[in-house]
This record gives sequence, structure tokens and C-alpha cells, in this order.
Amino acid sequence: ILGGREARPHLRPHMASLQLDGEHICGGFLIAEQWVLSAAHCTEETDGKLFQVLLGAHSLTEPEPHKRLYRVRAQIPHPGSNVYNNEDDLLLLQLEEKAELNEHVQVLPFQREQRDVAAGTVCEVAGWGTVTHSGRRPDRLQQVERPVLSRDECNHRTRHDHSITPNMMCTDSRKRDTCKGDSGGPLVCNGVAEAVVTAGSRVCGNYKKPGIYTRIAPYAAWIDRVMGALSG
Ligand SMILES: CC(C)CC(=O)Nc1cccc(-c2cccc(CN)c2)c1
Repeated sequence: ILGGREARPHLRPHMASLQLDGEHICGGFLIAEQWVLSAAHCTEETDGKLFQVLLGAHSLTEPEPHKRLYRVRAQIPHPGSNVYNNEDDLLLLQLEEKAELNEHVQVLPFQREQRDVAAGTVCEVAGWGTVTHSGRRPDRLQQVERPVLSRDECNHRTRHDHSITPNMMCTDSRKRDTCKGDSGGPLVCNGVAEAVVTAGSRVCGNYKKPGIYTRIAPYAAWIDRVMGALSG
């Protein structure tokens, strides 16, 4: 997160850190006791290895009550996700067992209504992604508030040039923005997860390249189908 600040500890008990060999790779969030939603492009450099999911954390390194690393039983990228564009950039992770819910580990409801969030709505995004252009990684969860940018504005030739589909949404990226390692985290508007951070043009804090997110509502049926098929 560029231009943000340290989050209030444990105010986002839904936040997950997707890790490989103890290294934070991407964000994610708990959508059910045994399921985390993240971004498919986070698996681009994992060479087929399964993530581990850290729940209940504020600091990535300090011991904290209710902080626990979960193994993953299955990782299901959306069938439409690919390395060439940001379409269908969602990843479902089934934990080896149901997460133990408490004040630091909670499920976050996601938007199921197919209505766009109004441009100008101030939403918030959190993550352990890089906090400087030089790529410094924070130990503690960061957060930033961002106004939603209309799809037409975001699709302007000088911005994302008509690559933003109805299944995506944008936020202003002037100075304050998401960055490497924030992918997979939720964009929360009025307490509801509306979308998931995607890398987009993989630049950060450049107002010409607004932050891009995968809207969740268009994928509610896919999410329910996968969770239902793999339950038990
Ligand atoms: C395997 C993955 C971690 C590779 C990857 O995602 N790289 C990467 C590099 C630079 C910026 C970003 C990035 C992420 C989230 C939002 C944004 C832009 N706001 C950029 C992402």
C-alpha cells in the first residue's frame, strides 16, 4: 500500500496473508470458515506450490494471540484467468480445516448485487504489499482510503484504454494506491467486500494508471458452486 498508514490492529479480522516458505506473496480474505478469496495472478510465480494462509495477524513476524498459519487443501483459479490480461483474476483457496473464528478471525460478506459502486464512493483497501516505490515491505498491515473512479474515466485512452470490463472497477491512484503484494485483498465499501485487488498495469501510485479490482458480484455463482462442490 503506497501513501497509506498502519491499520488499527485486528480491525480487519477477515484479512489473510498468502505465504510461500514464510514469505508474504499476496493478500486475501476469509469468505467462509474454510475458504479464502484472492487473485489468480498470485500463483504466477509459485511454480505449482500451494500457499499457506496466515489468519488473525497484524504483524507478519511478531507472535500475536489468534495468529495462525493454515495449510491449503485446494487452490482453484477462475477458469477464465490467464497471464495476458486481468480478466477473471480470482483464486479460491480451501483451507485444510475450518478456520477457528474469534475476534481476530472473521468472515467478511461479499457483494452479491450486480450494481456498480457509485463513482466517488470512498472505499478502503488494506494489505502487506510494498509501501515505497523502491519496494519496501511492511511488517504490519497497512490501509488506505480510495475514491471509486467511474469505468468510463478509467477506460480513457490515456488511462487503462478500454481494458476495464464490466466485471472490473477502479479507484483513483494519485499517490495513494495498492502495490505489489496487495493483490488478492478486498476493496471494502460500506463494510462489504465489493472487489478484489488485481495487479493491472503493475505500476503503483501513478494517477494515469488507476488501481484495478475484480468485482465480486459477477462471480457469486461461481464462488458458491466451487464452495458447494468441495464442501465436506
Ligand atoms: C506473483 C505476483 C505477486 C506478481 C505481481 O503481482 N507483481 C506486481 C508487480 C508490481 C506491482 C504489482 C501490483 C499489485 C497490485 C496493484 C498494483 C497497482 N495498483 C500493482 C504487482
